[in-house]
Amino acid sequence: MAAINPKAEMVERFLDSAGRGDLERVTSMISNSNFLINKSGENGWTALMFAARNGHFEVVKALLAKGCDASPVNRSGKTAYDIARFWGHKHIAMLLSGGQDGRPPYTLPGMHANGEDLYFNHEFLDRLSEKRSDSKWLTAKQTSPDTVFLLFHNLNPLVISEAMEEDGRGDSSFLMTRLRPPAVEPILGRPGTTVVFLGVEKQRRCVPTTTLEGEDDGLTAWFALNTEEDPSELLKFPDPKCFFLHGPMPGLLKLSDIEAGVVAQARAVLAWHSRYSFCPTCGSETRVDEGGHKRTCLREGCRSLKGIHNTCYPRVDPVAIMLVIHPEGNQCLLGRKKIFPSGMFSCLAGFIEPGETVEEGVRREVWEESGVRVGQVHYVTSQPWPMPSSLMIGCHAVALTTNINVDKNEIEEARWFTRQQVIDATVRAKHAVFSLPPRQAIAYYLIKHWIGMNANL
Ligand SMILES: NC(=O)C1=CN([C@@H]2O[C@H](COP(=O)(O)OP(=O)(O)OC[C@H]3O[C@@H](n4cnc5c(N)ncnc54)[C@H](OP(=O)(O)O)[C@@H]3O)[C@@H](O)[C@H]2O)C=CC1
Ligand SMILES: [Mg+2]
Ligand SMILES: [Mg+2]
Ligand SMILES: [Mg+2]
Ligand SMILES: [Zn+2]
Repeated sequence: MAAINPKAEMVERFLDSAGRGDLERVTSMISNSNFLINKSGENGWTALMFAARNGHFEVVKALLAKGCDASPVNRSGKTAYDIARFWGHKHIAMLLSGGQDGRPPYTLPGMHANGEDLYFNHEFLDRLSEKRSDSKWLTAKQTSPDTVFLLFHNLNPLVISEAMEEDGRGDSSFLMTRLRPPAVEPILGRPGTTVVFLGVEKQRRCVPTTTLEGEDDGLTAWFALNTEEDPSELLKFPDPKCFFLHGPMPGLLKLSDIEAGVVAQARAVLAWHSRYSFCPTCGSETRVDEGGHKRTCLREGCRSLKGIHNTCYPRVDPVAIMLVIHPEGNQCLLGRKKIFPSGMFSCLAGFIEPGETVEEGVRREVWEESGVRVGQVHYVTSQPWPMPSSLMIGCHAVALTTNINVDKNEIEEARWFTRQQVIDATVRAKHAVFSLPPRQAIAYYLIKHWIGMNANL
């Protein structure tokens, strides 16, 4: 029998108490043996990390109060703060980042995922929907010197290459060109030009001032502008390095993370305008209302003007996207479409059909595309996907059967991959048997979240 080292055993007991959230034991152990506080065990995990991993707010607070160091990293290079964020314990993350020290806000049971950092998910504008019907305010904002216009030509955004930078995976990212009112004036109001009010900046609220023209509320408004004409003939761009980012793929995945969310909103609404120019009910001409968020039929008596008329509003198409987990828990089902880059496998996905729940949509699409039956379905997180206007509803699902029979019309191949193969594709891409979807896709997040469940995070 191996000799027991009493000190190592004490550290183990201490770490275990922190992981279980045993506040009394944690505090009494520190009072008796203060050296324990920053000790780590296997894989470099400290008591603070264990408490953060399992959402034990009071234990984290007590450890910090006793002078525990929050900066160490585990063998995966993660701090207690990273761990708290990854597992969705926002109040602990806030505490560890030196934020508010108060009572923990209520969290829903089982809420661990947090897809807020996903590409396309940043909402850095306040949509201020109550202003959409205030045409006077909208008109004034369109000429206000602070206002920002994002220009699209046939739905391709105008970006600037100056900001090109590597994002760590060898991808370059571009910044949107922010145009001021005088720069877009020549194309406003021309046929084929659509304007959409996106919102106002959440961050920058200037002090309201009174000017000769009247009261200025200090809000910086953002508009999106799509033109079907070639704008380079009508406009002078502020910088010769500006260009239209062609796509949608992979162009739309090359934006800066912070601006991608605004582009998701803008492009989905503009794409709807470009496809729904006439009334879908009677084919008549329409009028653009609500700052570009509604089209109203101009024919008196049209059915679209009575009752609930969703044809008048921009489309959002729900898509279920799911990582299907093997009944034994250690493999997942991934598929590839013909159009994917060679070697890439991703989550199965499909449009939700009318009268269908998300859970049923998941089960039906997995059955149709892979011949696998699915039981439990668990919602993880969502992502707007503006190509043109999908809302990806990300789920984990557990398979009931394992035989694969692919629908060759939709999927070229589907396979079960072991957890180790997936981990290799994440961290040792060169040696992996397949490649993952790009980090910007919710599919990547769902896969990472699954391996994170047992990984050193
Ligand atoms: N962010 C991410 O990680 C991922 C995003 N996606 C996105 O999800 C979306 C759906 O995935 P996909 O696997 O293609 O879906 P499906 O498996 O439902 O198959 C798509 C096909 O279904 C038909 N269809 C049925 N309803 C609709 C609808 N409302 N809109 C368009 N087509 C419909 C179309 O057939 P037909 O063309 O014959 O009319 C289409 O080609 C795509 O936009 C895709 O880009 C997919 C995977 C990953
Ligand atoms: Mg399908
Ligand atoms: Mg599909
Ligand atoms: Mg389908
Ligand atoms: Zn009509």
